[in-house]
Amino acid sequence: MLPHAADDISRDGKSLILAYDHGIEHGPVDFEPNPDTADPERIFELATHEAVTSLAVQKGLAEAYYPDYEDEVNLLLKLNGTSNLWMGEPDSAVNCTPEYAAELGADAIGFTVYAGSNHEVEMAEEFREAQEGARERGMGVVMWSYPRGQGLRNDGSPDVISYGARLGLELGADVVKVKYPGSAEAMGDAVEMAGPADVVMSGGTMRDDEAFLRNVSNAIDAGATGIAVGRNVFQRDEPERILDALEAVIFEEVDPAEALAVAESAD
Ligand SMILES: O=P(O)(O)OC[C@H]1O[C@](O)(COP(=O)(O)O)[C@@H](O)[C@@H]1O
Repeated sequence: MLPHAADDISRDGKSLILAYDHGIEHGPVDFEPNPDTADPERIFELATHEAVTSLAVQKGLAEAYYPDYEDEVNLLLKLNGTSNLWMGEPDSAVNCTPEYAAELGADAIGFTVYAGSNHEVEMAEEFREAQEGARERGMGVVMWSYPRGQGLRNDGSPDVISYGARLGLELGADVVKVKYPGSAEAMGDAVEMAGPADVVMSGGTMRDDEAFLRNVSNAIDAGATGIAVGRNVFQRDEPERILDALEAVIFEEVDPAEALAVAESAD
């Protein structure tokens, strides 16, 4: 088994990573559906919800806000990231070292690897430094494994997602974050390829609550250990309500329709 340094960012072996690196990856456009969420304080508050097992942010937000939340929130510090203004082959600048992440109080580090990009070799080497630096300091390692680049047009196909999951295991991640491949069966293949590494599903903007929760539930049934979620929570009018429902689906394996009904009645 892996050393599993990611226990600090999970609960009973399951995780709900609240991702909030969108200000760098996509820019202010992601805050438009729910303008309050441009204020990082709103998201740090949201991360105190019981369902959230860690909050993924970049260094600048951790420096400014984490000191007030370190008793209530587990920090997953993203070490690389690139803006949407970058027009080259997929790549991600290393913005923080594991040493500094540990100083900021991180429980785990997050790192994006774009396998298939012309920059894959450098990214894998950068990941090595981050992964080994995290291991030395007892921090968990979460890989955003997003194959994409010049030679890879369909980065969402099940085979490519399974390959991404496998790369997480091979390169030493505790948790591999992959896009949902569209079905429970394909998610099961990705989970199998990741072996002892945890797989969490990530991504997107689905407006239909039940359809979104159904994907999460399918992923859990297929062996995924949780979700890394950003826009599907903070772009909703009532982010707390979908977190209530996610908590039931992920940690109690409640059926999505029932989870939604319970979340609604709690309002
Ligand atoms: O590279 P992409 O596909 O634009 O997505 C990047 C974003 O997706 C995530 O991995 C997950 O966020 P969402 O749940 O909002 O899709 C974020 O951490 C990241 O900012």
